Amino acid sequence: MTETIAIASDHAGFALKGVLKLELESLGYAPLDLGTDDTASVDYPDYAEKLAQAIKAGKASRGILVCGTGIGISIAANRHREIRAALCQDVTTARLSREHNDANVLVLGGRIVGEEVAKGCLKAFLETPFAGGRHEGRVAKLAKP
Ligand SMILES: O=C(CO)[C@H](O)[C@H](O)[C@H](O)COP(=O)(O)O
Repeated sequence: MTETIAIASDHAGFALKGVLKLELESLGYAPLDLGTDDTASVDYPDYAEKLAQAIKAGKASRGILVCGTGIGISIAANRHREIRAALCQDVTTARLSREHNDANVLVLGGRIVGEEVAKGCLKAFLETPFAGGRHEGRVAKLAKP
């Protein structure tokens, strides 16, 4: 079955969101685009919220968020206990966000990373399994109230 991946951005991440949406399709995933839909200025917490709610409701298994730096939108997403959003700037951190942290949201800065690095991060995030083992208990602690 095709895995649905939610994707959202603010205005500063809009262009990279478009690139990543196409890349998701070419890798065989079904993107669920939650906006924004153009470069008009919007507030990144609103899009982090939409994506978190989609994942919590089971509409998507994982998610991708983009703002200018990736910082604001990852802070907002991580306010939800169910979300483990990882701000990544290279393929290594994207891979380790899955192996060690079981990240369920990849965050990228549209004004920080180039398209090819972003595509590499996306592929690593999608294809790397959680390593489990010593990381299990640590990740479980993240979900504690
Ligand atoms: O939250 C951010 C910074 O931590 C994001 O990069 C935003 O996209 C950015 O603040 C938007 O800035 P703008 O000047 O309003 O375009």
